[in-house]
Amino acid sequence: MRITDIRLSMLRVPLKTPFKTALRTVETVEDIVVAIHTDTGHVGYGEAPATAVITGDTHGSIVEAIRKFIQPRLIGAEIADLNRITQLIQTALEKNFSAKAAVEIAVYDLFGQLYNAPLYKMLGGGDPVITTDITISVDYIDKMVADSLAAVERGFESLKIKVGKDIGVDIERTKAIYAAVEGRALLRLDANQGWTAKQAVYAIQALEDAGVHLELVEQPVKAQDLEGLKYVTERVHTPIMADESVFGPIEVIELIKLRAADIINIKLMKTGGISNAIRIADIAALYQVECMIGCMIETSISVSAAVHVAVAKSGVITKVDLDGPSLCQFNPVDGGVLFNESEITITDSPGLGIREIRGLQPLAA
Ligand SMILES: C[C@H](N)C(=O)N[C@@H](CCC(=O)O)C(=O)O
Ligand SMILES: [Mg+2]
Repeated sequence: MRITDIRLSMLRVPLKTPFKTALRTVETVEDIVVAIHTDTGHVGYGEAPATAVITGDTHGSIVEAIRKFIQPRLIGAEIADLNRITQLIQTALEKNFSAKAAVEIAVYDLFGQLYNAPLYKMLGGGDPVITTDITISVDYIDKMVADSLAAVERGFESLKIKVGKDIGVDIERTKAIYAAVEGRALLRLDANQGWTAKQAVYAIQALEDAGVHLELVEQPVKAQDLEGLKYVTERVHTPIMADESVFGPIEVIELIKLRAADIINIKLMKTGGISNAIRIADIAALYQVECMIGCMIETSISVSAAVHVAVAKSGVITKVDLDGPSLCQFNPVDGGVLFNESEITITDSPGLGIREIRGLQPLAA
C-alpha cells in the first residue's frame, strides 16, 4: 500500500455554545482535513485545528507545511514502513505540530487498514470503552453553575472548569459550582495560563481551606514559566497538571526531572501526532507520572486517533479530556469511534474506521 496523493479540505462545524477560555473564544470548528490516498484505493484521514494561541499553527501554516515540506517526502512511501514515515514527517520541518499530527493520524489510519485491525489493537490493545469529561466555559458564575448542572444531567461525572480570568471571581466560580454538583461530579480546573504563580497558590490554597476538593488544576501559569509551575506544585496539595508548558518528549523529560508538575496533558496537536504521544506515555510510565489525554477544538476525526492512543496506553493515561465531538452541533463523520456524551466506544473497523466525512470543502492543490 503506497501513498499516491495527499488532499486537503476545510471542515466547518458549529459548536453547541461558544467555547470560552482565558486565551480565546471559539464558535465554530474550522479545521484542515487531510486525506491520504493510496494505490490500493484505501484512504486515511487526519485533522488539524489552527490553535494559534497555543501551538502557533494557523490554517495557512498548516497547509503550507503539508504541501511544501511533508507531502513531497511521502509520495510513494510504503505504509508498512510506519516508523520510516513518521520519521520523515517529524523531520520535514521544525515545529508545525498540528500539520505533522494531521498527516501522522492519516498514516496510522492506513496502517490499521493495511493489517485490517482497529488502530488501538495495532498500538497494543486495551478495553475499547473510555469515559471523557466535558468543558464548562468561563463565564458569569450563574451561567457556569447552570452549564455544570446541565452537564451532570447529561451524564458527565467529570467537569473541566475553565478559569484564569480574574482570581477573585475564579475562586467564587469554583466554590459555587462545587456546591451545586458536589457528590455528583469531580471538578478539574483549567486556568489556561491565566494566573501568576503566587495567585495560583493563593487561589488553590483558598479552595483547599474551604473544603473544595479538586481532582487537579491544569496549567495555572504561563507556558514558559516552568519555575512558576514548580513553585505552585510544591506549595499545594491539589495535583497540578502541565498542558501548554509541554509539547514533545524532550520537554516532558525536563519537566519530570524538574518535578514541575504532577500530571502531563498529552495532546496530539502538541506532540505532532501519535508517535510522540506514545513516546511521552512510555516516558511518563517509566517515571510513574500520570497522564491525561486532551484535545483542542477538533471533531471526531482527530479525536478518534486520541481515543485509540488512550485505550492502548490506559495504564498511564488515566484521565481523558476528549470532549471535542460533544461540543460540536453534529458529527460530520460516518463510521469509526462512537461518541455518546461521556462514553466513547471504539468499533471493530480497521484503522480509525472512518467511512465518510460530510461537508468537506476541498482546497485547491
Ligand atoms: C477542548 C478541551 N476540553 C480543552 O479545553 N482543550 C484545550 C484548549 C483548546 C483550545 O483552546 O482550542 C485546553 O486548554 O486543555
Ligand atoms: Mg488545558
